[in-house]
Amino acid sequence: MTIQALSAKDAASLDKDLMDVNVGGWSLDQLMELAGLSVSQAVWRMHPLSQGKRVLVVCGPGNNGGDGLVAARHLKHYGYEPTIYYPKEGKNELYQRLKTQLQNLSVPFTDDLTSGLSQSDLLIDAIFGFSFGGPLRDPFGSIISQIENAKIPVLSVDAPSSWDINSGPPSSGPGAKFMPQALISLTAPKPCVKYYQGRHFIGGRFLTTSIAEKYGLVCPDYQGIDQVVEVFKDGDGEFRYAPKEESKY
Ligand SMILES: NC(=O)C1=CN([C@@H]2O[C@H](COP(=O)(O)OP(=O)(O)OC[C@H]3O[C@@H](n4cnc5c(N)ncnc54)[C@H](OP(=O)(O)O)[C@@H]3O)[C@@H](O)[C@H]2O)[C@@H](O)CC1
Ligand SMILES: [K+]
Repeated sequence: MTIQALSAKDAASLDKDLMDVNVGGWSLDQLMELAGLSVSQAVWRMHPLSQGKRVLVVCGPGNNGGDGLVAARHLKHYGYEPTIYYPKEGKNELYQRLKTQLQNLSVPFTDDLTSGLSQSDLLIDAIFGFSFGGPLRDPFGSIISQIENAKIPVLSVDAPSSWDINSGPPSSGPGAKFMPQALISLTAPKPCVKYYQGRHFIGGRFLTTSIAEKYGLVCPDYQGIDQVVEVFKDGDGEFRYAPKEESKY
């Protein structure tokens, strides 16, 4: 079955529908919890504990960063050793709450990206998601440059940060060479996945048939208790669901 992409505009509109009390009925905290949980499960699949426990979670100022904070908490419970790099903290109280939860678990926050990178086995890119637009503003240009040159694998949340959600990587400057090893698309892939090569998961198990139909999407084929499903690019460059497999959880 072909998987449809969701434009930046439709992703924002779908998000609004999900949180409309009379449509989806969800709160932001609930959606973010499921989004972050699915990010943590994608890590478990692509980078099991045996490949190294140290995970640097780079968080941006919006909800993409919030997904990263939630994922870090779950990873800590799974036995990973997350460290958070959060250069521009979101102002919403929700982010402060997530930060407190991490501090209560003794998850460290660092302001040194260079040493964070050299002391980690995996990086989670939770900097920007579907609301990213325009040229990178400080301090994110240099942060993206460091990440795209990192020697450790990267899992991007919802989109590779710095890529235009609809038109893909910038033609030059920071991000032009950025190709994370793995990507987890939340709800549905964004059009920029056309330019993406690497492992690709879909997560965010909150889509219902009626909302999916409104946006021309198909509900991902999650198995059992899984919060992620892996997809593959076929010969035509289309993403398709992998054949059904035994649940790993
Ligand atoms: N339904 C779903 O699937 C759900 C999805 N969820 C997640 O939410 C994500 C979308 O979150 P979002 O809307 O808060 O925006 P996001 O992408 O984090 O970035 C906004 C921040 O970036 C900044 N910024 C923008 N451009 C910039 C630039 N050029 N240079 C520098 N800064 C720039 C911008 O700054 P501002 O313009 O406000 O100054 C703002 O602070 C989505 O991708 C998914 O991960 C779940 O949590 C919930 C359910
Ligand atoms: K991202």
